[in-house]
Amino acid sequence: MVANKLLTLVLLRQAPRILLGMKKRGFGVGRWNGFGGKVEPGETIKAAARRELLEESCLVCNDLKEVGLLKFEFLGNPQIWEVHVFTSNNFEGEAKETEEMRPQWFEEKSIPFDQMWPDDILWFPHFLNGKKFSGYIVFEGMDKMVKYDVEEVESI
Ligand SMILES: Cc1cc(-c2ccco2)c2oc(N)nc2c1
Repeated sequence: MVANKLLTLVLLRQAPRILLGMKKRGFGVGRWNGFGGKVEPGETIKAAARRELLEESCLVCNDLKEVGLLKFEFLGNPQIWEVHVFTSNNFEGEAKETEEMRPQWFEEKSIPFDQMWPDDILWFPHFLNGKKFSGYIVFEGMDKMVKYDVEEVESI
């Protein structure tokens, strides 16, 4: 029984806009996404989210709130990926391009779902409405969802 792989995802908002980054290399390359990555040993999940945001966008946020928990299974791989989703509208600095990400502010009504992870269309409506959400998604490869269940929850 392998431990779940812990990942973070930070989506900053400045209504009516949301900050996304175009992933320039590695996992998820070519897709717009929030900022995030792996949780290092000895690091809390929230500290990892703050660190990855800074590394990938040069923004500092000391006010991250966890709003979502998404668990992913990939057919043929026993390890579950656990993505902890955070948000804030209170951060410092200007988003800057890094080696990992090219940041861009999007109007909420113009989110580029066709260039994002397929699961995003399932949980963004809850996220944009300020609700907490939880989901379980099974992928076959990186593009096809073969099973999914996403719901609003009272607490994560
Ligand atoms: C399988 C998977 C992973 C991630 C991820 C990687 C790092 C942080 O999150 C996703 O992000 C989104 N939006 N869908 C995702 C699916």
